[in-house]
Amino acid sequence: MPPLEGETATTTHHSNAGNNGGIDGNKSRVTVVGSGSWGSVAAKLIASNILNITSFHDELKMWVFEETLQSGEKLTDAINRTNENVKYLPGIKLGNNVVADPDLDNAVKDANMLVFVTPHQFIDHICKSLVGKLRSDVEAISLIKGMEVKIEGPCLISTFISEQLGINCSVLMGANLANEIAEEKFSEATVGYRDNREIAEQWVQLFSTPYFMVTPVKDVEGVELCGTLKNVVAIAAGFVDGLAMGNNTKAAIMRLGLREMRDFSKLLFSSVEDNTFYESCGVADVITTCFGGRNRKVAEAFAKNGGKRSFDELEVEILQGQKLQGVSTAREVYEVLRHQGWLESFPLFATVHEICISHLPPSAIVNYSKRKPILPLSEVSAH
Ligand SMILES: NC(=O)C1=CN([C@@H]2O[C@H](COP(=O)(O)OP(=O)(O)OC[C@H]3O[C@@H](n4cnc5c(N)ncnc54)[C@H](O)[C@@H]3O)[C@@H](O)[C@H]2O)C=CC1
Ligand SMILES: O=C(CO)COP(=O)(O)O
Repeated sequence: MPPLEGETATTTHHSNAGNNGGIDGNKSRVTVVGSGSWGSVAAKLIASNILNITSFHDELKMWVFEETLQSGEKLTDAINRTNENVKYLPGIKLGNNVVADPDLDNAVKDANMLVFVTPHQFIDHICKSLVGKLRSDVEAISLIKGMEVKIEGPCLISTFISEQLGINCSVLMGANLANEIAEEKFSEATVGYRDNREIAEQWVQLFSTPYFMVTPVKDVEGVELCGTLKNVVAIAAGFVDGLAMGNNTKAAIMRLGLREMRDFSKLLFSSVEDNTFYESCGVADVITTCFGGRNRKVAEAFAKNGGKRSFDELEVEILQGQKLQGVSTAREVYEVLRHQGWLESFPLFATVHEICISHLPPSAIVNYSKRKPILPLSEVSAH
């Protein structure tokens, strides 16, 4: 991929990392692909750790989707000049060993540990442009909360990355509002892995700090589906808030949502463990996102406006460049439910999507009378 504008800015960083060439030749190198609010926090967490792990090179590269700020400066230049992501995480120092790079190929070419953390709608394009460009020994982790729906069915983002790039991909999910972790307020997260515990431990070591406690769980699908599906529940919680329905209603919506998250996950993957829903990626993420997340906030505005202003419009106005995942995930989940004949068994998920596309009013979030009650999981079977 040709360098994007602003690439030369990477030469102005303050890091001493990378100056010891041959000595560090065999050391592991980390690149964070993505530089939104969570991507920037991920870079900060890992950057602080690699300085203390001798097997890792000091420098961390962070790929930036280049844009021009209102001041006329390129975002990459601003990050490397100030050591802050002035647009997506202002006021937080990332660490002097973080180097922003707008050239994706250059950012990943030496890395053997890749952290994917972009809004999920961009991962297809990113993966396609990375084919054949990575080291052969790359391990990846996805922090992306979302899913792809292909003709043959739903595809988790970690699976998509693995299949497109031929690499192993773990996941990290949890109750992780980026701005709170940026301020070093204590929280937990869950690393989901498939088979290789050693790799999972390496990711745990890279992310863990005294204020960020990471637990490995051998249930990659369960962990990732928790992170993905809770965004749909957060949209429902936002509707409840927008209509001032109160705490009991919100608690009911969160409980129903958690149950649908579990049932949907287990129908898609019989290997998914019930215990995963008690980890940070499960119930804790439902709680934090339904109270403090962006999906909740924009859905609240949507309901307050009686559904008359679109989510796209509200997202731009309220989030100022940050991206919502819940509305597109609700649509993707709906496609799966319809295709599998499961719509009636997941009334909350189905209703959220129908409200988002204005087929139902926001008040329908508590009106399931037109749908059958939720069936026990044992009575729902794949077609
Ligand atoms: N922000 C948070 O508190 C958390 C976010 N996540 C997840 O992390 C993932 C990344 O989200 P954030 O870091 O919050 O991003 P963000 O929503 O803060 O920022 C949007 C990002 O998208 C980039 N972008 C815009 N157009 C693009 C394009 N065409 N191609 C590639 N990138 C483009 C922007 O440069 C920016 O980096 C999402 O899946 C989100 O669900 C997970 C946990 C917490
Ligand atoms: O995933 C998140 C917290 O864990 C962030 O949620 P929002 O995207 O709704 O802000």
